[in-house]
Amino acid sequence: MNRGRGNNRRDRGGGGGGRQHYAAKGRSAQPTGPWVARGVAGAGGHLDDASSGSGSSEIVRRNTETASVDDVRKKFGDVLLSTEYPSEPSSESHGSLNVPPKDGNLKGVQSFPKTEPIVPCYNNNFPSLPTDSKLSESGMSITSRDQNFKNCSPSHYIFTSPQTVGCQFSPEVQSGKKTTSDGASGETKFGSSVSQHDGFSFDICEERRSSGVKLKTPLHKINKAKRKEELRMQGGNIKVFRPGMILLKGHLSLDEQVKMVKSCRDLGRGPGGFYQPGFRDGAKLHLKMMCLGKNWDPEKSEYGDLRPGDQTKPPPIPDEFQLLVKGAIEKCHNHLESDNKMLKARNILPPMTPNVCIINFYTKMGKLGLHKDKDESSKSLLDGLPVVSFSLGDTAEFLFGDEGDVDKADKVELESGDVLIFGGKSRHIFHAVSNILADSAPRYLMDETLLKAGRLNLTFREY
Ligand SMILES: O=C(O)CCC(=O)C(=O)O
Ligand SMILES: [Fe+2]
Repeated sequence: MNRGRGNNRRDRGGGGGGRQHYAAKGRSAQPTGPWVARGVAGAGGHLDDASSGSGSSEIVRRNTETASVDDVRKKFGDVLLSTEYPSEPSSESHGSLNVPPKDGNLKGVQSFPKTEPIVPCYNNNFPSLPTDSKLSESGMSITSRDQNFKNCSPSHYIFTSPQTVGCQFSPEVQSGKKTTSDGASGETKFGSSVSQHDGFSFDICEERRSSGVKLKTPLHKINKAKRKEELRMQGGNIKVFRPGMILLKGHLSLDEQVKMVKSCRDLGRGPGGFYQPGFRDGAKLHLKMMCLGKNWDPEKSEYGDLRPGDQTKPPPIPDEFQLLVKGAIEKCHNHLESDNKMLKARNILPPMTPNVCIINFYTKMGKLGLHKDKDESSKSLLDGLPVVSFSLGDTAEFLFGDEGDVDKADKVELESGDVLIFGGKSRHIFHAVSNILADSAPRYLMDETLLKAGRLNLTFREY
């Protein structure tokens, strides 16, 4: 863990491409509210340890007076509201993400924490959401990658060790036998000469419930969670931060969150599933990542059809995810139209059909340095096609601004179920995850999914 590295700058893609990351210059922990606080520092540049089918009728039922306290407790218990979060940022910060590369070699050390034996293929079904997606096939089609990659430059946030190129597996994994156990420290490394076989990815959920004593959720927390859900059902809170940057607060119901986590878990344990990238300088990234639709290669800051380390093809984006993205964008458009009839909502926030999704899993020590998302096609970037970001699990402190300086960034808390969209004029904002607030995930979500402590983030884009 690197602390207080200050001004190191990580360039995830200097020049035309890449996500550029900038280190924190310090820290001023003054969260002033759940949404935005001005001038927050401490976006440590490292990553560490890391539909519309609403399910709402069930919630209506659960919200009625006749619902038993236990029912309500199960669903809404211990959903912490933003005011209840521990607001002190972690003492860990400014770390390895910002370590500049020591040499020009892009070397891949990507490792898998060892997991329990798992299902050897990904499940792309999203069982409980509507499956009648009307989304066109073309939305899933992938543009040829060549013409736009010329703008991409070498990488930024995932730097790896000089000793290896690509990915490396343990002998057991290479031999196809297994690599399991010790989720905490155990890891499996990629090697360029081997390919990933089914079933050895990181599991974002616990295999089984812990046998510890479960504390009852206090009533005031249940009530707050209920109020939050009621607000969501009335249309939720919509916050426009700047043209094209919109936060749909509490957009996803708890049931939708559960389904999304379960889908990510299934996808993440299969081929192309979660893995742990590394730094070029040998430091380890404590973030688990996987892609859908197309692979984003953090070493080269470019998209491709296969993951270079193990030649796996990312699973397709499930229809149900597509519907969720569509629904979120539509909600923004409706809001913008009602807000300002004179301006065309679609000009402010261009519509987008994702063919790429990057899924990050952060543990409570996770961070993501200040960067811009710049690896999508020139057309996509030029048109300002939005990034649609879903947050699940623990709350994140998210920084954003016009400059690569965390001291000048604004901060917003992204809670489980929030959807943040930045497109149009806001497509090129700097952004970062400066902190993960431990134990802030809804209890119901954790109980239903056994999600490991931490935060799951899905960013959808159209390449
Ligand atoms: O985790 C987040 O909220 C942001 C993720 C992000 O910026 C990225 O993956 O490029
Ligand atoms: Fe990003």
